[in-house]
Amino acid sequence: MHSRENPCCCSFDECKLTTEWLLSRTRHRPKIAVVCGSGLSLLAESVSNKQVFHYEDIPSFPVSTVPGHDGRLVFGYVKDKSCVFMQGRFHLYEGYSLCQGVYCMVSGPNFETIAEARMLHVLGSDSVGMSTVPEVTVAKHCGLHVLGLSLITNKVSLDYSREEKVNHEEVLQISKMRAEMLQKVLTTFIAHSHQVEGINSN
Ligand SMILES: O=P(O)(O)O[C@@H]1C[C@H](O)[C@@H](CO)O1
Ligand SMILES: Nc1nc2[nH]cnc2c(=O)[nH]1
Repeated sequence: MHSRENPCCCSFDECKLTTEWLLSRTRHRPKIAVVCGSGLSLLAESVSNKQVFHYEDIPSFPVSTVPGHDGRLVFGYVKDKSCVFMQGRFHLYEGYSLCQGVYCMVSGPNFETIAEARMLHVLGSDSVGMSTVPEVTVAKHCGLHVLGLSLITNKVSLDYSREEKVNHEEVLQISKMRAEMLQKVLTTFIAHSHQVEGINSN
């Protein structure tokens, strides 16, 4: 279970566990999800065929720590539409980090200097690479749906006194170590791609 003390969440295995736990306990298969803000739990109160799970009972699910966030997942129907409501959400100030971030691309082929890395950091970048952005830009331009998977292979030093030099050998070594895990992620995604609206898996 996640808490303020243990805020890290959302590894692939944890999400899988949470999903399987929920899927095995509810017949609802909502296409619409609503996240209720502070004091807005009422939004979920009038649903029919209601099924409620408390966040603390759901394996690997974060818990709400803010007043006005009830910490309940509510499945039910609004009109004839199956929906799920989160009565309570999570904020960065609670210590929760999102497993997503800003990917920034530089043209390379050199790695960033510490000064460049600091600049990217100040601009809001969480990760940096030398690819993906051009492909995604063109793919979006062509109207394609895009999923970008970036393997983070190394730390980028922001500190002149602790310069950890990156090199392509290290990048390749880590990629090799993680390739199998990535393959599983990709295979699972492709196997379920028909569930993603707009993706034709045939
Ligand atoms: O093709 P990717 O983005 O995996 O290649 C990275 C970026 C540089 O070409 C190189 C740095 O080690 O690997
Ligand atoms: N720009 C950039 N690309 C990378 N690709 C793999 N590691 C790195 C890195 O540290 N910086």
